[in-house]
Amino acid sequence: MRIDVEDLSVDVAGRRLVHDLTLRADSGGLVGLVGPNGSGKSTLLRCVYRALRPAAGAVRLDGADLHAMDARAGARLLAALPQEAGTEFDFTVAEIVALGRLPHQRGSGRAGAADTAVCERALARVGAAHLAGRGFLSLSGGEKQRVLIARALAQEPKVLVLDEPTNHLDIAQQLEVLALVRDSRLTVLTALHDLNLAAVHCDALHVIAEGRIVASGPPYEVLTPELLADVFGVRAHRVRHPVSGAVQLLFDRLPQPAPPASS
Ligand SMILES: Nc1ncnc2c1ncn2[C@@H]1O[C@H](COP(=O)(O)OP(=O)(O)OP(=O)(O)O)[C@@H](O)[C@H]1O
Repeated sequence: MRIDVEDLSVDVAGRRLVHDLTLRADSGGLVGLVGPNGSGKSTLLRCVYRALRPAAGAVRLDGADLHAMDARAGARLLAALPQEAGTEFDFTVAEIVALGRLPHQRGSGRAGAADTAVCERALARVGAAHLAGRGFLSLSGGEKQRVLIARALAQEPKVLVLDEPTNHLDIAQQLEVLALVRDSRLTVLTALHDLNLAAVHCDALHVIAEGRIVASGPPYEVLTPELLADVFGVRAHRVRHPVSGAVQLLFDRLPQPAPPASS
């Protein structure tokens, strides 16, 4: 299923945070959003997963306006992993993942054996089957993140919207989660802070600064030293991974202007 974000503007608290932004994620594609802190990535994603309404423009799934769909229909197509997602209540892990089945349940809303099987498979896919009986609040940050990804998978959506899915994960789990997201074959739109992870895993990147896209395209065409200096204020060096041959980015601070000489 294709995602089209068309001329989207988003206002929060009377301030325009996303300006006239257009991007596309093709069916089965993994599209990354990168940009400095506060550039508007989460605001854009919140509008895509319908926590915010557009001030102008639209988000379309295979051409259909997502904000015009009823909540249940939308939730059968799109699952989200918000930043700092969670709950105040100490549900068990199995109960949290079962919430992913709600859009598929009619009538009494009671989960059947088929729903339970979907949830168990989703937990197994993220390597968290052993956590099913644990209280969600007792989990580590990384364990919580995996359970929330399982909830999104249990929703059996066509599209995944992820805001920093590798937050709280150790390096092995970061690679694992991105491989899992890739293997899901869903259309994925994700914000990522780690530019090397983004470059290796995404088909295309959009760089966002001050609520606008400033560069788009295949990762290594986009992440030039000039752009990284301009947008992130860092000096970037491209090196080759000694085993895979993939381009890797190394960073240091841009040379700082010398302080004025004291008299
Ligand atoms: N509810 C709000 N009220 C006021 N300002 C907000 C609100 N939500 C976001 N902002 C501001 O909008 C800007 C964009 O925030 P957003 O969270 O979208 O950025 P981001 O690119 O996701 O940042 P990060 O990489 O730090 O997660 C920031 O300056 C933020 O402080």
